[in-house]
Amino acid sequence: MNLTGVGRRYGRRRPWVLRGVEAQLPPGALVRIEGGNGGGKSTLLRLLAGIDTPTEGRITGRASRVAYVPERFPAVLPLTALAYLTHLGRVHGLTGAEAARRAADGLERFGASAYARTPLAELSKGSSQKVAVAQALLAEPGLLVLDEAWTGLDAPARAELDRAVTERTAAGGTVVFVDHDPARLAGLPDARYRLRDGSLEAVTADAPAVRTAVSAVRIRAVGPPGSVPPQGAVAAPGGGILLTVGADRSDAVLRELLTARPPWRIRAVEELP
Ligand SMILES: Nc1ncnc2c1ncn2[C@@H]1O[C@H](COP(=O)(O)OP(=O)(O)OP(=O)(O)O)[C@@H](O)[C@H]1O
Repeated sequence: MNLTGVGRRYGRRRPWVLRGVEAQLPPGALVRIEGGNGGGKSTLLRLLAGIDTPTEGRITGRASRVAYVPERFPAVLPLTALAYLTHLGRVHGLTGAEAARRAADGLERFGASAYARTPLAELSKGSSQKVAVAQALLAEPGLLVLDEAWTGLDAPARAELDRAVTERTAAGGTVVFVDHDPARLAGLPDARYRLRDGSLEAVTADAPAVRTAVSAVRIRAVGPPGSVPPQGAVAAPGGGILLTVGADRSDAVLRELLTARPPWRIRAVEELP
């Protein structure tokens, strides 16, 4: 997906929120967008998702299946959570039975089965956010756009969303996200961009030139109770494990830890020369 000279302003006399934005977001990439309050992060995510259009410039190569989770899910339809997700599954071309099965699975995955028969309008913020996330994953999107999507989720649902992100990128999808927590998805290899004065700058700490100098990666992680530490792990001072792996294997090892059920928590990832 490519952004070329993308600009957006909300009215001809209004200031530019974004201007001259250039970016290439390859398949399988995890992309973090940072920036100050009101800097245009949500605006950029809406443009990426295709629910808003640039005032100037263009966005090309967007995946055919796109899913978007806003910070606040506008649950206005007169449907229950299950009926809503089943309906969306059918919109995506699933049979009724398959759509109902995936809808129920999605609710269960995020710990919201108890609310399957609750009308959307009666769901709490956290529960409706679970429905929003479940709907985004229904169609196995090639582009997943998450705007503070973790906000309001409980800890198990947040971990499940981390896992879903890992699965999406592993399947070749692009995931673009904004989150106020700098530790969100820490440890996963990502491309970071920062919005400053309306333009998008790559954050260079992750630039390939730096990465090629890394020969090994030390991972500090804490496993769920009763979990078996990966081979080669040693006890970390203060709890958890330390595991040093070759740089070429680090992505796979991190993915394995994050997608374990229940998942490991990644506390730190240190690149070793
Ligand atoms: N639909 C809209 N109509 C008019 N102005 C808008 C609209 N959406 C956003 N803006 C303005 O564009 C600017 C950027 O807003 P945006 O929500 O994209 O920033 P943000 O970086 O996501 O902010 P925050 O961190 O506070 O969520 C703000 O000045 C905001 O008031």
